[in-house]
Amino acid sequence: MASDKEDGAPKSQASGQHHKDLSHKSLLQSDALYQYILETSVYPKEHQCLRELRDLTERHPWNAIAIPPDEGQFLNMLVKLINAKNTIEIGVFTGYSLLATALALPQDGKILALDVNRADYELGLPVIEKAGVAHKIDFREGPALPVLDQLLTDEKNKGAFDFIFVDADKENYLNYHKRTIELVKFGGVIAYDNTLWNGSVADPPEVPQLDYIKHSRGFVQELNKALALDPRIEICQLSIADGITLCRRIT
Ligand SMILES: C[S@@+](CC[C@H](N)C(=O)[O-])C[C@H]1O[C@@H](n2cnc3c(N)ncnc32)[C@H](O)[C@@H]1O
Repeated sequence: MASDKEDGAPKSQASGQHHKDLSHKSLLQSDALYQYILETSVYPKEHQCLRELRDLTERHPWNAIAIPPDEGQFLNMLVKLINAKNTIEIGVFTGYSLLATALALPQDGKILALDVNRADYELGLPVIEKAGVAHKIDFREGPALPVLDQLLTDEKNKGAFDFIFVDADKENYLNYHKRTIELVKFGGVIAYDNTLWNGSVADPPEVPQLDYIKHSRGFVQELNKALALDPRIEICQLSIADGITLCRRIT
């Protein structure tokens, strides 16, 4: 590590460069440090079926949109720490975050899993079945917003959920928040994924961005501002993976 330092700061920071050349999603300062975390603390504890699902997802052309395994480990721990039982996931893809959550729930725990694409969910489903947790999952194919609206027409669903994980279309994050805040119980947690959006949220406008990053950057920035001003929640911005914002409902 000493050779990477200059006046106490990594060379690339000292020269004002950004860290966009790393091969992983994390905002950590080096690939080596991220590998260290994975190899020391994540892979040895990763459930065999999560590992299998990760390997299977690797072959998907969009594999990079799945949450990374350190985030899966975090979600699994969080769900256990808050004793979540009734949950929602918005944005399933092949199911890595879904399986990490399902494994953490009690036998009678539930996940309402929403995604526009059933085919990707069905790719991972055999592994979820093998893990013995498919009975906890109620998958609904289609846009998530109408499903959330439908839930809200029934008073018994208001405040009925312990945990909601949002990892879908960034354009709708604020629309999701309008609904999730009513669905989560007092003291319950909503987790928004990708709230640092490849680090781009802090970039000045003139910094060139990949098209998909540019497309959603403003929506993520708006979400971050809105969450910070929302008196109904306490928040915690975590800088693991691509950034996760935890919101704990207080009123
Ligand atoms: C980042 S991926 C989810 C990754 C997943 N959490 C994992 O761990 O692998 C985003 C998912 O959101 C889904 N999606 C996009 N727009 C959506 C919408 N309006 N409603 C529901 N799902 C949507 C996409 O089909 C995609 O599978």
